[in-house]
Amino acid sequence: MNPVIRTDNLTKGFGPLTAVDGLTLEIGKGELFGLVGPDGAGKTTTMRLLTAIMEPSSGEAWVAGHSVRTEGERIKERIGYMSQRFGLYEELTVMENITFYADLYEVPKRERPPRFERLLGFSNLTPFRDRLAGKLSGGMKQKLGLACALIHTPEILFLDEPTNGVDPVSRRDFWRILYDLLKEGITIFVSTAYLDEAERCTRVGLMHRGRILVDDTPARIKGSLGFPMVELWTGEARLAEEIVRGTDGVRSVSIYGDKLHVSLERSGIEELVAGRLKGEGIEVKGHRPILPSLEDVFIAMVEGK
Ligand SMILES: Nc1ncnc2c1ncn2[C@@H]1O[C@H](COP(=O)(O)OP(=O)(O)OP(=O)(O)O)[C@@H](O)[C@H]1O
Repeated sequence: MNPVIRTDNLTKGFGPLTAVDGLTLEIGKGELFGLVGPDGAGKTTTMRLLTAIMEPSSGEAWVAGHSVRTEGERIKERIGYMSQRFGLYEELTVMENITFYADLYEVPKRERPPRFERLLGFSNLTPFRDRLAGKLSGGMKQKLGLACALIHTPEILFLDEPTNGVDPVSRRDFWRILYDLLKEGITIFVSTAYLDEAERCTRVGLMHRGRILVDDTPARIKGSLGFPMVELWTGEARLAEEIVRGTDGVRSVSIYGDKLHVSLERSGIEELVAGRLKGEGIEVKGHRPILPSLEDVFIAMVEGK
């Protein structure tokens, strides 16, 4: 692999809290890497370290071959960064926002018309070019943010929870755009709290309390659980969850509607679990072995430790 992002024991502490804890990672050109974890896991801090906005407490990272400690300006020329509160000017139109970022990045005037057309086209914003950014929907704002982050044709794109709070249809559109960018050879580093989005990445790092618990393709992560998983449906999922959680041989439990996903120490225990629920007067409508989702693996890793 030819890594375009490399970190070596990258660490950032805030007083007694270690927000990013000894991160060692290599990301190759053309990967779509998803940093996944709950709020507070350390995703934003990782992004800030990699985009050379924040200094590490210890360790080092290189982005496009440049050190985040000593060559921050060189890095900023080669990357696009869309932070969670990306600076769009609500009182400016779509076109004016794009022009603002073109000025900021000193995009030569003669290169602008074709580049603007392309960015507006792929983000489906052409019909809205004269609309005030403040009047766009949440999904459209995120696409405009993306277009602005791409104005200087960066090689690596950092996106911090870009679809947070965006409706499912717009999220899907946004991911389509990311795949188009990937085809053009851009490397994408995206953070998300949505596990279904993580499934769309070529590689995923599951982050918890500043550490990456596992880093692999979604398929391999799902295959790595090493413990059987069963789905169990009952009339009273909430109550059942508490009982199942306290049962011997159960590693982790999570609720999906009226179903429970249960990770077990070994197969066969599901009968005991179902029996215990019945003993507590809870109807068990059925159970079956399932392949775990990324979410199941993440929960099993965090709770099973
Ligand atoms: N500037 C700061 N000063 C002190 N603590 C901080 C600072 N920035 C982040 N933290 C803390 O570091 C931890 C990791 O935060 P971070 O924002 O990186 O997580 P995250 O995974 O991006 O979550 P979120 O989606 O909520 O931003 C949190 O406990 C947070 O409170």
